[in-house]
Amino acid sequence: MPTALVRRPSPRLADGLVTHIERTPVDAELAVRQWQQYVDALEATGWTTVEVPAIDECPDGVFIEDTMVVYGDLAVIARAGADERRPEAATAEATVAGQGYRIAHIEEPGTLDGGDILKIGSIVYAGLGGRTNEEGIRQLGAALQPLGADVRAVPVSKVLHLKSAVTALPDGTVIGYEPLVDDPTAFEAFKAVPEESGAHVVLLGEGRLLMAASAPRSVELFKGMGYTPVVVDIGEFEKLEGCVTCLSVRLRG
Ligand SMILES: NC(=O)NCCC[C@H](N)C(=O)O
Repeated sequence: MPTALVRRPSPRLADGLVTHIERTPVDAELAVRQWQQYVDALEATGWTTVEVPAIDECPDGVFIEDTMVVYGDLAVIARAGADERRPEAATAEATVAGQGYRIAHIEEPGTLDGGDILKIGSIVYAGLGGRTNEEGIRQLGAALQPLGADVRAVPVSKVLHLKSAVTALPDGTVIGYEPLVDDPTAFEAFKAVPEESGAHVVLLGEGRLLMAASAPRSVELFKGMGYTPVVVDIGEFEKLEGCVTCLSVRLRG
């Protein structure tokens, strides 16, 4: 049974970092309800969720995906590109170790956020941008290369993370909203979607795609391709540049 790590939002969520968009007020209570619906959607599609202990002093702690990169039986614990987010990693590390994963670390001066890492089979795209630096990508490559991964750096300058710009469909096609993708030719296959958040899918298995309610035209596009979107409203997290991918770490076993 696949497992997803999640972390409950902090009551201080509204103080989370905002970099590429304008800050708008966040309703922390609505966010908790949206988070619960996100967790329910994972569980309804056969995922077991495991909660990483809450870290209320870190407003962005709910964006758990950024704390690590999981590949095979190895969890590479990230060193956040934003200083404020560094304390988030320790409890995430303990939880993933408790799930039986081996542990490696990105070390200073490397920085890396899990949101910058897009895995497609053995190809691992790493976004080089505001949060992840060359040394972080080099260390990730060294950690994953023995497992057969091919880590490739790609530029990210228009959005927070690589996976804010692109994710991939089950067949490996990279999807993105073109105005926000630095270099669509960096990917072996690329398909444009009509909305920014339409570029964000979590592969739930059996052709199901977890997607944000803010991307109705992309939902229709993927339905027309034979996929089954599972739609959740994550509007309060989108105000902090979060997306469906960053609210969980998927452990596919
Ligand atoms: N992987 C992700 O897309 N994470 C979103 C992180 C948002 C948070 N406000 C941040 O700026 O770090």
